Amino acid sequence: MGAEHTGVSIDSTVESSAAPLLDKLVSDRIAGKLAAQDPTLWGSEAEAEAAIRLSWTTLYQTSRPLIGEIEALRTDLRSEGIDRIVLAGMGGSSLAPEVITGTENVALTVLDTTDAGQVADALAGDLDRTMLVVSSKSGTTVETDSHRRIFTEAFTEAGIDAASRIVVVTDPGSALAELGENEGYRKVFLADPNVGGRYSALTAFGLVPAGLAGADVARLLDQAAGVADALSADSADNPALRLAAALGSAHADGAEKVVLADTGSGIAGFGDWAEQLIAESTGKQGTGLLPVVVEDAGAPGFADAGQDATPVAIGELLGEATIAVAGPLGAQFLLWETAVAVAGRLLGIDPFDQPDVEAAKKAARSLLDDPGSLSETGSPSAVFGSVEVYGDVSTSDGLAGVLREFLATAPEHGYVSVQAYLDRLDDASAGLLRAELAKRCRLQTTFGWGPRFLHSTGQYHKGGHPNGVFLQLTGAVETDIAVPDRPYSLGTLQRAQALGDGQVLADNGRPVLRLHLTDRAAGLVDVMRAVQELAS
Ligand SMILES: O=P(O)(O)OC[C@H]1O[C@](O)(CO)[C@@H](O)[C@@H]1O
Repeated sequence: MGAEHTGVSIDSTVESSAAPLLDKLVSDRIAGKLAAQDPTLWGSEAEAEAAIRLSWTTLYQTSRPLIGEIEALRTDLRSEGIDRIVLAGMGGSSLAPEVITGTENVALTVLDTTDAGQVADALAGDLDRTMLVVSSKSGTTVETDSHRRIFTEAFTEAGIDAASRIVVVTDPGSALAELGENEGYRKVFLADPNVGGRYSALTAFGLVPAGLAGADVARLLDQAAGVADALSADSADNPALRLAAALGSAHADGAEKVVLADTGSGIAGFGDWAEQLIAESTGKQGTGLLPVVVEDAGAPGFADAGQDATPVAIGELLGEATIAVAGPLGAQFLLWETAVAVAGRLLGIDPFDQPDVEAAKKAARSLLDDPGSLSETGSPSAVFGSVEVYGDVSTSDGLAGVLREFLATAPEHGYVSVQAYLDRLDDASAGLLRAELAKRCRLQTTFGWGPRFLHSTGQYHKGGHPNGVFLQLTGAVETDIAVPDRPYSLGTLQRAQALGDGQVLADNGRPVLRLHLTDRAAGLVDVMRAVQELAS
């Protein structure tokens, strides 16, 4: 049962079924090899990528020199009255700092959206006190580049020297690194290029924005250091091996969904970070682990998890949870990274690539190149109040009938993915749809904000087990924002991303239904009512 490891503990009720896999991981000395950064662990096809992706195992040491740099900059900024940090970054370039600052209750405005309303709200904050952190490993991510352009313009219009208000985090040699130097941005932090985005929590990507916002990032490294020996031990007590073996054996038995609920971990929003790590690392070649982040241990999907799902508690082993992982955030980062890398070996995939993410980006780009294709949406198949329906409709039973028909396309033990290309603050009520829908359709149901999820679960949707159905929500844009020196606005980009991903999903044979809210607030009420009409 439970075993304590310098601050982390794993409790499990499925030890016996995971035992054969755990024994094999121990006898194959996988933990020691991973700690030695052996790139051969995932087979010959993955070796070249793995050879440049394993530096995360020692970040608790190698990131130490960053701490002083971050603290010095934070002190300077505070002395200049700059204490509001806005972070522009997608996926691995913002999920960790959001969890770190949320856990410490430190304010950080995260921009991982193309919603014009949400960006307008961030722009409406006090620019005099604002520093924008532009984080992008590749330096080319369109959302992040758009935010940089929009904020540069806003600073300039407010009479503020924009270059002095931008800090960059990127990989050495990226176009953003060069731009940062050429434009004279306040500081350019170069991250370790041998760490992929979703493993970068303890690199400059996680530490710089969180530290500038005021989080104690040295403590995170201490927490990770505290668990490092336990994670590299070729022992049946190794918590990462135990977690990997439990998830791997559950997957082999048909439970490819991992339902994550917080049960008093003291960490804010850990599931959102773990979601990218699990989905983007494993969801490929028609296999993988689908993370389903739920509200709490009593939520539908967790409390009533079926044979296709493993309910995992972050915190205490409560309710229906079969595994519980407890420990401080820095330790949990390293534990989950290790466990997912090992699970990748058990699943026979390369946990360090994301082969299907590019398809959605490409589809969005070609829609942007042909703006006509975006304005001609065609007529909706049906309209109910403030909701336009785009997709196959043959029922005359109202919006509830449309949803019923759509949900019937899901296979047994499939899943429903709700994808809201909306404002995750002002349209937050959309998030309530997950539990309401899950309760009624009795399928595992995920919820993601677009385009944020495209850099997270988006990989699994296209590359993982092909049993998902996809409900897109898009909304009217009241006041759009032009992206300076680009032929598109945020509204156009958001639309291109929704339609582009929808197209790729459909091309992959996945059922897609899009509900467009012509009035967002009223439309969300209409959709919720229709969901509640579905028999439970
Ligand atoms: O840091 P970047 O290069 O902007 O990428 C952001 C995110 O986009 C992805 O590449 C997926 O699109 C993630 O893996 C990554 O975390």
